[in-house]
Amino acid sequence: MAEKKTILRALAGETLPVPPIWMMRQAGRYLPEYRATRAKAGDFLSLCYNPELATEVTLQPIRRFGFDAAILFADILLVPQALGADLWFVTGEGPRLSTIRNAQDMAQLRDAGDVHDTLAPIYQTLRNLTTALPPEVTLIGFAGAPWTVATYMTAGRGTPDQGPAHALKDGAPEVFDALIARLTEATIEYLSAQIEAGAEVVKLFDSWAGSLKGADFERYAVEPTRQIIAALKTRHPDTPVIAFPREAGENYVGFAKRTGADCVALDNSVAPDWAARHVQVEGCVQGNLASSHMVTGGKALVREARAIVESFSGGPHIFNLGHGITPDADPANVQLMIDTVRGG
Ligand SMILES: Cc1c2[nH]c(c1CCC(=O)O)Cc1[nH]c(c(CCC(=O)O)c1C)Cc1[nH]c(c(CCC(=O)O)c1C)Cc1[nH]c(c(C)c1CCC(=O)O)C2
Repeated sequence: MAEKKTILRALAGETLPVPPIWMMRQAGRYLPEYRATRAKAGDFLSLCYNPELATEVTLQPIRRFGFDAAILFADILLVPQALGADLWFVTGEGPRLSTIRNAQDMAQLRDAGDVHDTLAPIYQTLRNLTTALPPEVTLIGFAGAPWTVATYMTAGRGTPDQGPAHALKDGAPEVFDALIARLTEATIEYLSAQIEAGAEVVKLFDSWAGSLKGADFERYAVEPTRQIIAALKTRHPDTPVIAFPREAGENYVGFAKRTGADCVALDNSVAPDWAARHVQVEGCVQGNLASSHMVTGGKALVREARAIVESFSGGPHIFNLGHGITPDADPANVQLMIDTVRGG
């Protein structure tokens, strides 16, 4: 049998001499070949639901850079759409959705078990990738964590402070809790189906976890993640889970233990040496170079990438950015990051 893939070794707790590397949003607008395929698809959602073209854009950064992992091309907001919400993207602005504000809105949503019809093309993309990817590359599936997806469903768009989600959570907790419960169940369904279609690892994006404090963090970031991971581990005990409670700060400490995650992804607001002492002691970590270095490049990129590798060299580590790469990034800086991590 071929040697186990590097990402899977790190996720199993192995300390590797060179950390495996991939990048959030590695298939994206900073790549000319992505922009060309997206133009062919027409728009972003058509690209997500077209298995042939979604497979193509997932492969593009693997061909160009030889990353150790490929992440499924899709979006966290496909789950609300599969539950019956309207979803569209306004060019240059971002997503728009129909909103959930009360029990009547909740009653319009489909059951969690009914998401698969809408999401079937996503599973087909994963099946395509299981044969299209080079054998050493790990295939990562993903979903949004319930809190983060709920912030978009309550506001109908992205918000700087997640105000509408906090308002519903505090003003009509029974409605908000029902929404979180529905999303938790739907996410279990969705990720199980992704694993059955070929995802070897799954990642939960909780991009707005940082706006939850104290007991709210426990209730809406830790608990849904714990439930999702527990259910996935029952059905698919060998599939590792990466959790990304972005900007959790001090709440990164103990997050893996409390949720059962095999790896915690770190944003770039936490210092690597601090995270090595307080988070990596509990298992694999992923991260955490500021994505701005993909725009600015140069000596600062090299210095910072080396410092991250060095800080995490005593334990299991997957190199990544602290957040998704931005459209204004230069692909040459991505290559410089990879060369620095792999070449010292
Ligand atoms: C909050 C969130 C979303 N989507 C996602 C998150 C969580 C991670 C994060 O915080 O970035 C996650 C996501 N979105 C996308 C992926 C694909 C896999 C990857 O390459 O990482 C993943 C994992 C593709 C995408 N999702 C989106 C794009 C850009 C769409 C385009 O081509 O125009 C891509 C490649 C669009 C998107 N999708 C979303 C927003 C707010 C936007 C608009 C912002 C923007 O335009 O960059 C919702």
